[in-house]
Amino acid sequence: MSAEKSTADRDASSPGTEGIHTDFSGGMSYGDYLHLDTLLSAQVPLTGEHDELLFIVIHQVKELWLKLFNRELDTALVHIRADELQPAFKCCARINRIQEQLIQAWTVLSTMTPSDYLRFRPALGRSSGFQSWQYRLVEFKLGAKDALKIAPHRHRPEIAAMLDEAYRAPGLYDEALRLLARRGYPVPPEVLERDVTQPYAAHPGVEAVWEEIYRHSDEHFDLYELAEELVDLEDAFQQWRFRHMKTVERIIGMRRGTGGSAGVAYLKQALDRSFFPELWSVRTKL
Ligand code: HEM
Ligand SMILES: N[C@@H](CC(=O)c1ccccc1NC=O)C(=O)O
Repeated sequence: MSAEKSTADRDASSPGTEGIHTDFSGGMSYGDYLHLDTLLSAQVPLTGEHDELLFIVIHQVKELWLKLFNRELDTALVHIRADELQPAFKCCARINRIQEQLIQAWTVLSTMTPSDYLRFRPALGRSSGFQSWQYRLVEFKLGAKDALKIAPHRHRPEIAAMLDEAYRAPGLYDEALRLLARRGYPVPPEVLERDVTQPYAAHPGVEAVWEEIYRHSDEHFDLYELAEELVDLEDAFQQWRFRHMKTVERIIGMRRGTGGSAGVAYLKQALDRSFFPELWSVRTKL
C-alpha cells in the first residue's frame, strides 16, 4: 500500500467513520426506507424552463406537510372530543411548527420573477392550487365549510368521500365549544346544535364565554391555553394565505387565475374568512 491512501480508503478510515455500513445487498437502506426513487422521480416539468422545477418542488413539499397537518388535526380532534387537552396541545404545537415551514417556503418562491413564471405558466392549463384536496380537507376540519370546494374532486370517489366526511363532521372549533359546554360553560344551544356543514358564524354568547375564560385564566388555565393554541393556529394560517396572496400579486399581478378565479381578488376574500371569530373579537373587550 503506498504511503498515500486512496481518497476512498482515507475517507473510510476518517475518524468516526469506522464501521460505517456500505453493503445493503440483503437489508434496507436509507433510499429503500424513504422510497427515494419514487419521490425523486415525481418531479416532471412540462417545459424546459429553469424555474418550473422550483414551482413543482415547492408544491410537493407543501402537500407532504399538509399530509402531516391533516394527521395531527385528526389526532387533536380525537383528544379534544375525549377531554384530553394536553395531548391535543402537543398536536397543535406541532401543527404550528409545520405552518412556520409552510410560511417560510414563500421566501424561496419569491425568488421567481413574473417573466420566469410566465415562461411556463401556459403549460399549467387550468390546473390550480384551488384543486388541492389536502388543503381543502384542512380548511373543512378548521370549519371553513363550502360544498362548492368538493366539486373539483367528484371524479375521485376516495377523495370526495374524505372531503364529504370532513364537510359533515364538527370542525375543530365546534369540538372546542362542545368541550367548553361539557365543562359547564353557557355555550348557546343554537351554537352546539348548529348545522356543521355551514361555515361557523360568530355568536355573542360564545364571545362572552371566552371573555370569562380570559378574564379568569388562572381558574381555567387549560381552556385559556386551548384558546391561545387556536389563535396561534389561525394566525399562522392567515399569514400563509396573506403571503400566498402577495406572492400571487407579485408574480401575476391582478390577472385571473388558471383555476378560473379573479386571482388576487379571490384570495383576498379567503383572508376575510375567520375560523374562530370570537377568539379575535373578544380581544377588543379585554
Ligand atoms: C406563481 C405562484 C402562484 C400563483 C400565481 C398562484 C395563483 C393562485 C391563484 C390565482 C389561485 C386562485 C385559484 C385560481 O384561480 O387558480 C390560487 C389558489 C391556490 N393556490 Fe396558488 N399560486 C401560486 C403558488 C402557490 C403555491 C406555491 C402553493 C402551495 C404551496 C399554492 C397553493 C394554492 C392553494 C392551496 C390555493 C387554493 C386557495 C383557496 O381556495 O383559498 N399556490 N393560487
Ligand atoms: N393558479 C395559478 C396556477 C398555479 O398556481 C398552480 C398551477 C398548478 C399547480 C399548482 C399551482 N399553484 C397554486 O395555485 C395561476 O393562476 O398562475
